[in-house]
Amino acid sequence: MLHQLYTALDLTTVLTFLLVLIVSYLIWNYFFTVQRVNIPGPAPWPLVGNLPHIAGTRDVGKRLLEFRKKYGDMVLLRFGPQPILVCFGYKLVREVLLVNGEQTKFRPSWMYLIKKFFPKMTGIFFSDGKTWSDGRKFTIVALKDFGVGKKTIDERIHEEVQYLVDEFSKNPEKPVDVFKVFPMATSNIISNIIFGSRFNYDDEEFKEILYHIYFIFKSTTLVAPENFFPMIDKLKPWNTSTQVAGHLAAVRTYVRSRVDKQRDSFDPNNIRNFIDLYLEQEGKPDSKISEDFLFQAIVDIYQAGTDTTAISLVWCMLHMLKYPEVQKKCRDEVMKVIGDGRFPTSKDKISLPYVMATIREVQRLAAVAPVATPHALLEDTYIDGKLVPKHTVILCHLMSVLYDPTVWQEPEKFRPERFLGEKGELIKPEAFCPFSMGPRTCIGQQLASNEVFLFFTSFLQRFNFTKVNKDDFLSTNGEQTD
Ligand code: HEM
Repeated sequence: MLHQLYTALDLTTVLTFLLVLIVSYLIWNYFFTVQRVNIPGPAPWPLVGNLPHIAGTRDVGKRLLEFRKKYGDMVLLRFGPQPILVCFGYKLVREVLLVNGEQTKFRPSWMYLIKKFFPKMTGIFFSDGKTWSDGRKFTIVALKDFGVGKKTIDERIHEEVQYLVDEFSKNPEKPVDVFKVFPMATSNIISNIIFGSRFNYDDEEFKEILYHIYFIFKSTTLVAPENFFPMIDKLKPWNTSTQVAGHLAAVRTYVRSRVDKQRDSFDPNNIRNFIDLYLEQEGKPDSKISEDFLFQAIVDIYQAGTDTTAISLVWCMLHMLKYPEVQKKCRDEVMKVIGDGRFPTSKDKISLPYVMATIREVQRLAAVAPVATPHALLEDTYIDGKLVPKHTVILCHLMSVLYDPTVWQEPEKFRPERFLGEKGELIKPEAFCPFSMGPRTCIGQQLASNEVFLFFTSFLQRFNFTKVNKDDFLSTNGEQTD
């Protein structure tokens, strides 16, 4: 009997069966998802969908804008069999992230690489449900002043500002590579919050940890073909998931060693840092966070909080070089309100509306995160009157909101005054969303905004920024990096 079955299942039969299965799936998929969704987009290729339209594109944000020109504010793409809805402009992005926030607050956790790298689905970025909401609340509290010990966030930032100012002052004639030192400074603020101490800029262990985290971050991109064709990962001799597993293991070992070291000196009456907050709950039956959460949250916070903030600072410097009259106005305000006898504090923000308006205008134009982290639908949902099926991934194009001409007059122009009201007071239009909107909005918004403010104003107190050659043309045409 068994022998007869084996004979019947020869290679041709198996292949034919597989072929029929694939074709049936494609037909089913086409009629039940592509057809029933009435949203325009470039025609998908068989099997690979629109991946060839994106493959090799360095700046995905800009590529997506080209689709918008052709198809409008809602564009449907397919990466392999996965439908991807791209949304543009203030009105639509608001509807997706704010009005339908409860439906769109999920992450595409079924994606192959996400499942593979983070099987426990913990941390903040890629978790959902209770793990996400508990973890998010815990981390938001931890990032606030009272959450992490006696040193205030301002003091932790001041410490780093001082190191950076010293670095700048060491050799005034020598150029400083801000793309190197700014990320060191911003990741040190994260280190200070998490471990209670900073690293020297040339500390090899520190550089190594940052590299591991960078590697994990760059591998979790949605457009990786492995997400849609997991076979690729299995067939590649040096597959991404094995490499990422190595980097994750290295970070885990490091974090564990720091936790163990800190356990000996832990005092519940003196919470010093993020790790102490974890130790305070460790082993308790009502503890809301696990060791897995701690580890993943640390990776998330370093990933999310280092380059974003550092690049925002680079953009501030660039605009000050390009617009010396704005630099002068900012410095005059800083000198009038704070002078040069003390460090600025985050409480000074309220008294420095022009400086704050300038920072906001830089953040609007820089659009450091041009597209929000992918969101996902767990149920069929109507968006702009159109049915979007469950399990669609949603990409919200934040840059298109920050440059939306229906909100911002002459959006390409650098004009800090647009963030000032009639009486010179600071204003924040809802469309100002470099940190996204809705339930998944960035949890580091306050920290990042304090960091940029304190670095920026401290630099203005001490330095005058000028171009080396006054005729140099400084381009503000950003390009997406890793
Ligand atoms: C200028 C600096 C920053 C910018 C422009 C920025 C922007 C963003 C954006 C656009 C998102 C995606 C929101 C969404 O999915 O809709 C996000 C998420 C997130 N950011 Fe930031 N961010 C910055 C700094 C930081 C800092 C300093 C931290 C940590 C201390 C941080 C932690 C996070 C986390 C954990 C998430 C995930 C939130 C969640 O999934 O619930 N970010 N950020």
